[in-house]
Amino acid sequence: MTTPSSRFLLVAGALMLLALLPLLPVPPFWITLLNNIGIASLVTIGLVLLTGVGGLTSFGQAAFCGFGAYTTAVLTTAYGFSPWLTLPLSVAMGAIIALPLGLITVRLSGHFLPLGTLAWGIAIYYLFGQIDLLGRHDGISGIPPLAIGDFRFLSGSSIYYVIWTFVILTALAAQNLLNSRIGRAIRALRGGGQAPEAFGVNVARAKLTVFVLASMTAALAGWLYAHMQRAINPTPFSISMGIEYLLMAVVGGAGHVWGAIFGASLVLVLKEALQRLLPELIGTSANFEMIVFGALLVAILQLARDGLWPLVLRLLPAGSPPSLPPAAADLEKRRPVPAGTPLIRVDKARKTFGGLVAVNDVSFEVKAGQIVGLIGPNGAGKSTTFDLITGMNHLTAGQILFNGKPLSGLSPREIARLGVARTFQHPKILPDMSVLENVALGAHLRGYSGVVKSVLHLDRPEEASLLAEAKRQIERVGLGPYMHRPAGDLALGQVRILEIARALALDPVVLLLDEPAAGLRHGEKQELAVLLRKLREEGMSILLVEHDMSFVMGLVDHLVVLDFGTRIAEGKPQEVRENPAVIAAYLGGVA
Ligand SMILES: Nc1ncnc2c1ncn2[C@@H]1O[C@H](COP(=O)(O)OP(=O)(O)OP(=O)(O)O)[C@@H](O)[C@H]1O
Repeated sequence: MTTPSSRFLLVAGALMLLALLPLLPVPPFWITLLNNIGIASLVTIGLVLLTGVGGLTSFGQAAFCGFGAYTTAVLTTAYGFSPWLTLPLSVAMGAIIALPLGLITVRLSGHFLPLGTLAWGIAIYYLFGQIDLLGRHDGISGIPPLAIGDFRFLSGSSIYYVIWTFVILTALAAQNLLNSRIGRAIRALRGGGQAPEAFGVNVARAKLTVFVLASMTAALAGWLYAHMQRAINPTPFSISMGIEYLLMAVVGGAGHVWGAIFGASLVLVLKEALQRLLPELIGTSANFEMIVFGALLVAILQLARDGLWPLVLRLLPAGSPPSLPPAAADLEKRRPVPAGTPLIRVDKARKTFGGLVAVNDVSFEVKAGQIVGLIGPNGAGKSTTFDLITGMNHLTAGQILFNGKPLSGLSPREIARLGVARTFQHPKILPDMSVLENVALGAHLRGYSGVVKSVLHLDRPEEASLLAEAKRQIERVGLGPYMHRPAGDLALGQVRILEIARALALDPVVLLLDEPAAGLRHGEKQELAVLLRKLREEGMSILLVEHDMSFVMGLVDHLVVLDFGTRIAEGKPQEVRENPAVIAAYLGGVA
């Protein structure tokens, strides 16, 4: 029977085997292959963060290995630096080069992003071959081995321990990062920039962070490579290696840290096996192995689009759901706003798209403790008004005040920081992340730990508080039983509630709900209405855009009706229901 500790025992067994391998009668060739796998794994772990998790495809990672390798090669051979001193310098060089390159690259989107990485990947490779200090195409030789005291890591089986210690430490650090506040922000990048910005994630910074981190792991790999080979030239840092690293990450399962090691192992073992076996099988020394290798990889990617690691995970004993820390300090809360205080004041807001007036001098107010509904037929300008309030779109004229302060010029992130939380008409959740993690993302602005604390797992108390807050909000909206399920498993109604819990995790002053009842069944709508009333009783202020009249009528305190971008009526639901302009424009038979 599978016990919760089976996975732990399996991991411990694998580590033990890894530790003992060089002591067993294993041919040196295999040790060399394992060393190469270890070095490739370091680059691939970075790619998992960058491409698999962050969604930023890069073909240029081999170039960063080059920066790591050449930094140590030059400093140790020309200036007599100790290799241990060049370790931080090589990794720092990866980061220093990555910063300006990343600033340009991460601004690119769509196919321009991978094309950009191809371009600088090729350019840097040629640069290495042209610089005298780097030995041009001949490279640099005579690089000293790593040493501790008198012991020199000269043999393959001795440097094996150094390489794999770094691989395991880097994998654990990457895993720590992914399970942190910053890691959740990075994981949210795949869903597109708009949603994370609305929870307060600085998307540009998150992209740059992951770009720099991936470059640092590649530079670390380069440092190890230089001291393993003890001679370097530009060839291993070419764009074809960059493509191979990307392939390893994708075949392994680009979203999984341990998949990076698996992918690197698979690709390098497969290549080696084909190089040895194919000439014997088909009796020719012609270079057929690359063709077979390519065909096999295409077949693997066809059969397992998410890579092979998820399939391996299915074969492994299931791990127990993450346990929530029992004691966690409460996060800081905002001071409640007294009921009746004007919170949002939309004052003659105007938005034009070319010649089209989408929002035409619209004014209305949301007071603390109220539920206000914004209704109107298709194309009336509701979503545009919503986007103007949340900073996703900018006013052409007029102003919007929050708690007396103008919102114009503020980014969605800054508006979220003021306490405006939103949901989306088309829910924007991260299906592979658990409900708990999705909701914890909403509390992003309530934590402060950065990358270093996360990687070293020093963010534990704060992380416990963030998760406890997410749990509290999940239970508040009634999704408790689904806490550890992947959000992608939920039905649409539950997903909309999850988005509300995520918005509540921000500790908002006002909730903006974009068509929360769209696509829900009658029973689900009733449950949603009960939840929104309960939130109002607890003092929450809500502005909601809605199409379903019966849902709105029984729920809101105040209704604003738009038609062709213009406010045609506002007041209590009963008054609006009887307004002839509204009946003509929108309500029709419902009124
Ligand atoms: N980015 C844009 N560029 C150009 N026109 C736009 C843009 N966004 C909205 N519009 C136009 O502005 C008008 C108002 O659109 P909006 O999406 O705000 O209406 P809505 O009331 O939310 O409609 P629905 O209920 O269908 O979502 C529409 O005519 C729409 O085509």
